Amino acid sequence: MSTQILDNALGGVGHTPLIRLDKIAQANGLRCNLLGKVEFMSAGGSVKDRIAKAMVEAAERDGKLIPGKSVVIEPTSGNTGIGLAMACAIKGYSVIITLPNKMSLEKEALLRALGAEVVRTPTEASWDSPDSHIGVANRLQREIPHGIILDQYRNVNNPLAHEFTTGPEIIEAVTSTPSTTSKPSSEKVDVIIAGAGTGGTITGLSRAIKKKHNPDCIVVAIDPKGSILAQPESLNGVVDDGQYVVEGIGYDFIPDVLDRSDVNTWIKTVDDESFSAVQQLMKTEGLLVGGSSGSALAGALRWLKTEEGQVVANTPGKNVVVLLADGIRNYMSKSWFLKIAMEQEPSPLAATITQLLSRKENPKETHTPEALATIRTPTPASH
Ligand SMILES: Cc1ncc(COP(=O)(O)O)c(C=O)c1O
Repeated sequence: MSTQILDNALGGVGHTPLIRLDKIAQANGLRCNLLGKVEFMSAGGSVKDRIAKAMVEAAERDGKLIPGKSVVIEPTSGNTGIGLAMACAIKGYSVIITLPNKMSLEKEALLRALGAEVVRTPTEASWDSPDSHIGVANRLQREIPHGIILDQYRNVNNPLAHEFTTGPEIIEAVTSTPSTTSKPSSEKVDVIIAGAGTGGTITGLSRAIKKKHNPDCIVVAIDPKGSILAQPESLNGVVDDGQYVVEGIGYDFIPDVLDRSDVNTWIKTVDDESFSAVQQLMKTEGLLVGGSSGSALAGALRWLKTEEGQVVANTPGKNVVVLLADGIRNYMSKSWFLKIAMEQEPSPLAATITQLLSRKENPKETHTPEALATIRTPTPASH
């Protein structure tokens, strides 16, 4: 986060904090440092702001965008669209976002508020169908004059944005925080864990860390059950209907920007564990994260409990970084969030409140002018 005057909101993209998840680590009996890279603090609210900015700026450098004329068209699960719509609002390009039906109303509303057109597409359409979000974007691009697809699935600036911003920020935070007796640190990124959608984040992070910082870093990618990104293939199992509620991670094809040779281990996650991890992040760490952040944490905790995780990562001083990709404000109307928020176990405090408020109030006691005066005029402190 900058303390200087920024030219526009794009200056607020990235530069997100790395925050200790000590309470979650303690509750799970971990001895390593569990750290969250909190991406909802980026200007557009997610990790995908970074690639949107990078792809637009690269296209401008290549002379591919003309202000007032170009129409940026992009198939996305929403967050790349929000980043693009933000950049294009600032720079003066029109935007059309094709968005599968399952993605939240909040994302559509934000896109529209930023001035984008939104076209919903059937979630169940396979990626290569003309009706999928990718198929519809291609059809629109062929017909619309000055239409351009920046294409996060193939654009090298997607992984590059993470190799040159997200990764270095994590390395900087870990190496500039010294080891102390109470908080020992290897001063290295020992493990990085992130969900995979296009795969740009995990690929770029892996390259930044392994090439320039710690070649022995273990890279763990998270893939929801129902998606086919994980390796070995046997992990993906038989895909029944392939549906999962969590947004932004998992696909039915392997995007070009996902380099699976950069990943050491894949963990498959299911919706329920993702959403209870979101609840844990909110209630114990005060972090207002979205569903895929829950998947990343749930996968991280599961991997840390494996034999490999115990041996290579769960020792004092090891730094295990979990990427928390977006925030809960994208999902406030989703039933899984309303369940977390509104259907909590009744707390002792709730019982006290009910008991207090059910007592018959004596209006004389509380509303006489004398009683009000004693409330408004505090007696001077005796010490
Ligand atoms: C909420 C969320 N989490 C995770 C991801 C995955 O990021 P990547 O596409 O870089 O793999 C995305 C991508 O859109 C996302 O929106």
